Amino acid sequence: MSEQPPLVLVSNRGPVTYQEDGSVKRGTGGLVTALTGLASHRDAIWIASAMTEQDVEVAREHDGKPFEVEAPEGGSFRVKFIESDAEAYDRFYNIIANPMLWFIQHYLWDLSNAPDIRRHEVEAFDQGYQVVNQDLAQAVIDEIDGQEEPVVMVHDYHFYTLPGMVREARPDVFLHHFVHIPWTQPDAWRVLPNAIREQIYTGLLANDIIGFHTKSYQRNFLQCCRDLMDFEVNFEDGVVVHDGRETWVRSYPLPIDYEATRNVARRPRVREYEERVLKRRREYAILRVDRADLSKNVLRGFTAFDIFLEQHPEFAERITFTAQLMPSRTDVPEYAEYLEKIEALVAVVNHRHGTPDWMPIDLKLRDDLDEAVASYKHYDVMMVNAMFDGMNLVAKEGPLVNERHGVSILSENTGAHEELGEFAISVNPFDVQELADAIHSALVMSPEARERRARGLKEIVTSRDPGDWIDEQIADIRAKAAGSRAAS
Ligand SMILES: O=P(O)(O)OC[C@H]1O[C@H](O[C@H]2O[C@H](CO)[C@@H](O)[C@H](O)[C@H]2O)[C@H](O)[C@@H](O)[C@@H]1O
Repeated sequence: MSEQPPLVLVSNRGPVTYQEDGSVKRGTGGLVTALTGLASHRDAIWIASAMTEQDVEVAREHDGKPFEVEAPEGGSFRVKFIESDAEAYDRFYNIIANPMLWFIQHYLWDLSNAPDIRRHEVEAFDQGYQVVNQDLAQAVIDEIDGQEEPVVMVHDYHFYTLPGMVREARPDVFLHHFVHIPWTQPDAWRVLPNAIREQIYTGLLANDIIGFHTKSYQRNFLQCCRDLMDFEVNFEDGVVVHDGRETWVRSYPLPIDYEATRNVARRPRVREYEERVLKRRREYAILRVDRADLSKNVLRGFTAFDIFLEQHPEFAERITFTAQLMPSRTDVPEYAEYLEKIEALVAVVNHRHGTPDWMPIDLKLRDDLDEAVASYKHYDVMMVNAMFDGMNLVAKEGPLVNERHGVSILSENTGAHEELGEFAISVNPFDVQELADAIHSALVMSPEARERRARGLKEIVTSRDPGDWIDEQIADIRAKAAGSRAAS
């Protein structure tokens, strides 16, 4: 294997997306943040779905070939946008990936009220999920054509069956798959028809290595392979044997690109936002920044704030809870309804506690990184109360740039908790009284304790960067590839 293997990255969302007015915007969500760091540390080509009509136009302009693009926030990428049939893509994204797989992997599937799995879903898997996986698999196969010992890194739940398709065409490829979301325990997967389950697990086990953010997701995956699929599993070494091949199952917690985030914090536009934040500021500021996703548990966060205001009237008019939420996956009915519920609850809480000069919750429904970073700098309390969350990068970005020794309230069910829990106030995200108490504890914490915790969080966040993350994975790729060569 050469010193710097040419990296082929595959993810559904690319680093940029094109807007109606022709402008380029950074792709939303933690995965893009993660891969942006990765792509800037290694020579890489990023294969992604053309997600908007404008992306499709750009893909056609380039005839499905790679092109260079400058991201507005800096950094340039070699991107290959892949256009899939619109109906197939809709089934892939809006029926299978979100909500089906996303819901299973965040324990959001409501068994008492779950949709029956009927031909509609099975067809969506065969004629949607599989079609898009095949389209991107073909793009990978074309890209690595003629390359010796190519390395392909596939990302996330959108592409569980792609590895099997690439492996069939190129048995010599090294396939590494990183799953950015939780891996749930075996019973959560039992809602899927056996045929779909089998295609997902056998597709994934065409990989050489599968990576997760935490040891507990890694363990859950191994358990699923044994209990659901009856595959041979070595828990101690983290190895699954299937079809005569070994797949290593590992954990690599994702760090943030802390230098890049600090640079964002210095931008003039962030400073402009900061002036507004400071002008509007009351004595205390609570902040949350999330995609408007059911897994983020936004409603319970506001309910807890409601309880807190009820139980601590001394904070009335002295505090604002700013929630910056990016609308997400709005073609999935559950997400559209969720946004409505959020707005309705904010109206109730503001009506119940607000006064003519004070609006307790300031809800901002928009995707603006600069505005979020400006708010990061000045919070006293940051709330990350996700029900379940793969990692949650906000939990790392906030403490990095915060200038007030702000306190983090952190759900014990986020991947970030495995690293940051010691210096945060840990909460059970379902217990709204505990969350209300956590808000109070954070606000009355001594300056010394705030400083100690803030320093601890910053140290952990700056101890590794995406370069280290990718190096850890490349080291395993090399070790496994060397082992396979020696065995053959
Ligand atoms: O592409 P979308 O459908 O708009 O969704 C955005 C992304 O959401 C998820 O992000 C995850 O990745 C983060 C980085 O590893 C992690 O911190 C977070 O906990 C995950 O939820 C999803 O995994 C991505 O594929 C989406 O692009």
